[in-house]
Amino acid sequence: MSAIVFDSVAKQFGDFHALKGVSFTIEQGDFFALLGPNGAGKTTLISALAGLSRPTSGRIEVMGFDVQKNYREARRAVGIVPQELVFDPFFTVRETLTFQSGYFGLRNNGDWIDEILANLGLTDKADTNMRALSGGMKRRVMVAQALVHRPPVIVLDEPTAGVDVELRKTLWDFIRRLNNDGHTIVLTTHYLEEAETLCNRIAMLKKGELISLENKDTLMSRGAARELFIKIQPAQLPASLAPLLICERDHGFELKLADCKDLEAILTELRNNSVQLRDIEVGKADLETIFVDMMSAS
Ligand SMILES: Nc1ncnc2c1ncn2[C@@H]1O[C@H](COP(=O)(O)OP(=O)(O)OP(=O)(O)O)[C@@H](O)[C@H]1O
Repeated sequence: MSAIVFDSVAKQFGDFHALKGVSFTIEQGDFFALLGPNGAGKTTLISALAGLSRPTSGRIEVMGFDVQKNYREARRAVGIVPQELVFDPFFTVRETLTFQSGYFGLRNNGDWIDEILANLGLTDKADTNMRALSGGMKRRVMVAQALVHRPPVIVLDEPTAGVDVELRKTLWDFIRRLNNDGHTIVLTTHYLEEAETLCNRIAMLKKGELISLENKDTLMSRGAARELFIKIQPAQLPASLAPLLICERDHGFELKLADCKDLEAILTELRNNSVQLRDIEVGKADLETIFVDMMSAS
């Protein structure tokens, strides 16, 4: 059984198609990244997954439960950390988490709440009113709230937007541990470095469509995603190599290397133009470069 199934999910707001029939699955145990530029439809997809908004057409399952037909079971199977900070200012952190447990019919959840608080660095804030917390602390509570019912699937919608380095580290250590314990993690983020370090599968959405879904290693090892940096004498790139130019930097040229075999052709081209090579570096592109490439190509 897959952790999540999106089957031809479409969402229209009036005439606007925010999701144009998106289909893919997320497997149990995945640490899954959902990437895409602003407005791609990530939050719309997550709201539909959470049962907070109804797709115009299509079907979503969480741990085998249909989000529409088996709303309660599907809702129990997932913990969602929303992008926005939503909280009642008059409750303390512990009260907030206890009420959330009650919402799922859980009593005597104190030990787990204590463990979550400790893991998110919130223990000494347990009795503080929500309104008195800093933005970063409130965000930690949003994460805690999503975890109170020990959901097998945890969805984090840009959890680290605007939070400090310390929280990111605390948060990721904890989420990694949950993933190692078997929880499925779905993450949307604009910090591609985070997705690159943490996730094993990466989906890219653009204008409501899925344009790529691959294992991270496959995505990262794509030949097209290599870069070559050269310093040459004279410092003039032969015209035949101009189409490969990514940018000029540090008195050298960064070129796109579609395939390692292209390296030979480039060196031959330099030799044929009597250009001397002064320095050379071949690097793997990071996820950010691949992302920008794919977004502009499709
Ligand atoms: N309630 C709504 N009414 C009308 N349009 C909406 C509504 N909700 C979302 N949209 C539109 O749908 C598109 C997708 O929005 P969504 O929030 O899902 O994008 P996103 O990928 O999460 O972007 P971001 O990275 O900025 O969070 C956007 O163009 C947005 O303006």
